[in-house]
Amino acid sequence: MDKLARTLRLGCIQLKVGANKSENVARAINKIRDAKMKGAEVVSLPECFNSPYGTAYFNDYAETIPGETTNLLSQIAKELQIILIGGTIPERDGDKLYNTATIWGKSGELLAKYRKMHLFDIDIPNEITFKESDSLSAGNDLAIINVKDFKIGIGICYDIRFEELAKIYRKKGCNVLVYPAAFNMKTGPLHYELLAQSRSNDNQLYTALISPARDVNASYVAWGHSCVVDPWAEVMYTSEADEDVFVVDLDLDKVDKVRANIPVFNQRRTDIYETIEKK
Ligand SMILES: NC(=O)CC(=O)C(=O)O
Repeated sequence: MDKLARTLRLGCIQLKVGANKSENVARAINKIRDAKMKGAEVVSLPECFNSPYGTAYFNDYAETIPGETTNLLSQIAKELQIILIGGTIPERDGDKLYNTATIWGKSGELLAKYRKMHLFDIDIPNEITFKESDSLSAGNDLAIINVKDFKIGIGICYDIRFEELAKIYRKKGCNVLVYPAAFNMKTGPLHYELLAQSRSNDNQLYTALISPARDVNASYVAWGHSCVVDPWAEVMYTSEADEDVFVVDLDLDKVDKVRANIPVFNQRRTDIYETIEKK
């Protein structure tokens, strides 16, 4: 067994994002360099890293893929010889807009593209109302990237609330889930880490959530607190609200151990679930 292939350094960038697109992208590139300096092999940016997060902004900031922002992501992945999970950007495809993550390989090639599958439509009166579906369309496809012996499944923010998606990734062999994810000041405090721990615990894998840094003057104030949770559901690292670049070591021995100790995936009563649900 190649032990080196079974460990991976994941770098996460909690990025300050403002109204100026080219400044956001330049800042992201600098932070990707920092993550590489810290030893990261795979680096992830947050949700909506080149644009403020909000339905009022998506159309103005949207780009095709490939386009201005993603060409720079491709270049930096190649220059630094890393795998880059390029957070998300508003993507324009024909007359539709998507909230889209692109993943770049060491030759600057596009490894995968993932469009947010579950749109963030919520209404908590007097607290927060947000309707992504006012301007965005939903994606329908998975994205899995293979790095060394790791299989990384990609979701975006609200997607983490849907355990079905995480379970499909686990069934397809994933041992890491990465969600660029901008929660807010209402849902973040209780749900952010809890959901990361839930998906890790359900599926016995690593879960990473990567947020923009908090900007109290923005129309949507992100919770921050990017985090990585291990397969035992233990929180390995949590950022505070401000900008942060951190690296965590992932180890497949840890995944195997938890899956062997508590083998829930072999103990499911799939023979009866459908029948009892219909009763
Ligand atoms: N912004 C999101 O997509 C999700 C979120 O903030 C939440 O689920 O809460």
